[in-house]
Amino acid sequence: MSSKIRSLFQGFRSSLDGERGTSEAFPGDGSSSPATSTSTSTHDSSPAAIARRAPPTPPDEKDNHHHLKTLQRLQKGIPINPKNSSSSTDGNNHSHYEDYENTEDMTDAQQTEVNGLAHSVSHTLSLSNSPSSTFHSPVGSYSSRTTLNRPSGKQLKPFNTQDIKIVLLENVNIAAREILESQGYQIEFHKSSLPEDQLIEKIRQSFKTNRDVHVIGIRSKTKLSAKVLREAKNLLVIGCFCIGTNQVDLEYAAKHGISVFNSPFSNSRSVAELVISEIIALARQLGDRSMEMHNGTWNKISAKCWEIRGKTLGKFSFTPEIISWMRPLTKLLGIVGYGHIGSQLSVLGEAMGMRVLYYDVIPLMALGTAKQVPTLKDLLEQADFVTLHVPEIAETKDMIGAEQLAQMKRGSYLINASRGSVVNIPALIESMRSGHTAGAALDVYPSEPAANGDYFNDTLNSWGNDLRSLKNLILTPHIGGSTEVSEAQSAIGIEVGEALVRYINSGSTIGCVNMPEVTLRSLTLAEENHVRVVFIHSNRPGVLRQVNSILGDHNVDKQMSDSRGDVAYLMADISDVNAGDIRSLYESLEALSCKLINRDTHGNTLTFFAAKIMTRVLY
Ligand SMILES: NC(=O)C1=CN([C@@H]2O[C@H](COP(=O)(O)OP(=O)(O)OC[C@H]3O[C@@H](n4cnc5c(N)ncnc54)[C@H](O)[C@@H]3O)[C@@H](O)[C@H]2O)C=CC1
Ligand SMILES: O=C(O)CCC(=O)C(=O)O
Repeated sequence: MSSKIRSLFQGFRSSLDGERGTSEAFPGDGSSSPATSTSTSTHDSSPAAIARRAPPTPPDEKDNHHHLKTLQRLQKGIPINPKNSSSSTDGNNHSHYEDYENTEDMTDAQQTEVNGLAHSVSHTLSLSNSPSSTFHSPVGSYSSRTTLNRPSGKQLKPFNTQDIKIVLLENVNIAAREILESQGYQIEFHKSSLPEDQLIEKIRQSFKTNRDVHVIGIRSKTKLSAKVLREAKNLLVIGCFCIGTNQVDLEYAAKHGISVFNSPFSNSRSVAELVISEIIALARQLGDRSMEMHNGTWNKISAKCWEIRGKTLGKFSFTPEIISWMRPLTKLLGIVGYGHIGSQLSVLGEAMGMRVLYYDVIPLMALGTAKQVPTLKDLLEQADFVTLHVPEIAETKDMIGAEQLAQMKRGSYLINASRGSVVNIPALIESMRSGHTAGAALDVYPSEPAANGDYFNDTLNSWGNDLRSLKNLILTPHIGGSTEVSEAQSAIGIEVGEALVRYINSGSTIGCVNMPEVTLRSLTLAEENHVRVVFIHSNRPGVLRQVNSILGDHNVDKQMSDSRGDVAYLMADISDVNAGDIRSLYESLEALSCKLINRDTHGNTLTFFAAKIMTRVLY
């Protein structure tokens, strides 16, 4: 971002501050850092500046993003080319706005324009045509953005965190970065993923402070294990800019008050389309023919090449009896996991004349004339193409191994664009070598490189070279969800970016994958001496009574609490809170981590610790 534009941002923000008035910042809880600067931010994070800083924008104020764009446009003539104007000042190996996946030809300014368009279009869309509960659109999704878009809420700021500091890995789309930057958050951007040890080191050194990272944004490759999360002592929230969340230790995160958000269906269509293309490519051995031509060989053959709709009916009209006799000859698509991606695929497959069967662990309404089968074996025995769209969980590990491959029809095809752990690759290699499996397409692998380069060999996975030698095997580098501007990646950037802002600024966990979903309507500007308390705690008897005895010194205007397993999440808006009360409120709630004594129904004394997991007071 050019310095001119940046000063425009700051001018805009201080004009908002002027409207709201400013107040003294409270010192943090020890988790906050001294003034820092990052390669990507010139924000002054001194306590005084923080008191004056950009008011965080709640969901209903998110159009700041657009205001900023408008301001930028008002300044036409100012070159908008962050690529030229940003520079890395801290010697870290990250870059600001460089080399986006699939955007080699596009400048950030161009992306910004198109993303802005996508953003506004997304407000008008309601995309979930759910046939099942898995389609429930989280509030962070397209359809709900409009419902949260209420005007003029009070802009809250956190008491216990200084400037929000964000580490983004894996080339997260510019749309997300714009949303987060427009809040005044500090962003450290990295193009690739990092292995565990380097990630720990990065967290230790981020923002040149000690573990002062409040938000980590990743895609599918970065493993946020308990070991890594333990290092990120001040982490509030994780954004998975993808569908899968298997790369995060969700349970550890929840138990430590770290919320995790993802984008449940922004790239589903992209995956479904890739799979459709692979079905045809496998049926026609396109990969091999293309490879041969690249090597100078003309090899015009039709043996074992098929139309995917099966037998051609030609120009003749047939009686229904004959059509029903021919129906079994139609190619059968077997979908394992009939969620967002699987069901999209069902519609596309049928539109191309395939019959569709699906297997899922829950009964789900069939789209079109697709049919659910009761067991995986039923599906494997009938399908010509088996395609996998299940999450990575313990039950799906090696879901397709030697036994399942043997159950598949001879001459059938396997497609995996879910997670690498779902297919036992050595078994697939055997099945393909024996000719039982006629072809396969793999987009995902048990171990994937952290960055682009010459990494697909035996170093990461022992069978890399074996795979490369197989015929009619399409290998792609986890690109199922990788489509460009205004499609998957920017939609994901907007969706997860907005969910993070909503969580940081207003505490709403709607769309969160590891916490109960809790939200309250915004505080209004008129509610001056109101604060919002977010208290994440152990789901144990007695905790709420303790919390409410603290909140009860004020007027509790509204409150919502819910639990998920061992963790409970409480949000409360309380009034009659003087500026001087905020600190003691915060400290009293924090102190609930101390011994808590309660009595069970038999009058026995119960003692437990660590009721409090995380306290946030937003004011
Ligand atoms: N290759 C790529 O770039 C991408 C890969 N993915 C992967 O695709 C997976 C599926 O994505 P969505 O369709 O959006 O997920 P989803 O959650 O909408 O659907 C998953 C379906 O699998 C079913 N399921 C779970 N366990 C099962 C089992 N043992 N057997 C049969 N069915 C089972 C669920 O009931 C659900 O209906 C994601 O978890 C992710 O890992 C997602 C996006 C991009
Ligand atoms: O491209 C990506 O970032 C990962 C896509 C993916 O696998 C997912 O969304 O789960």
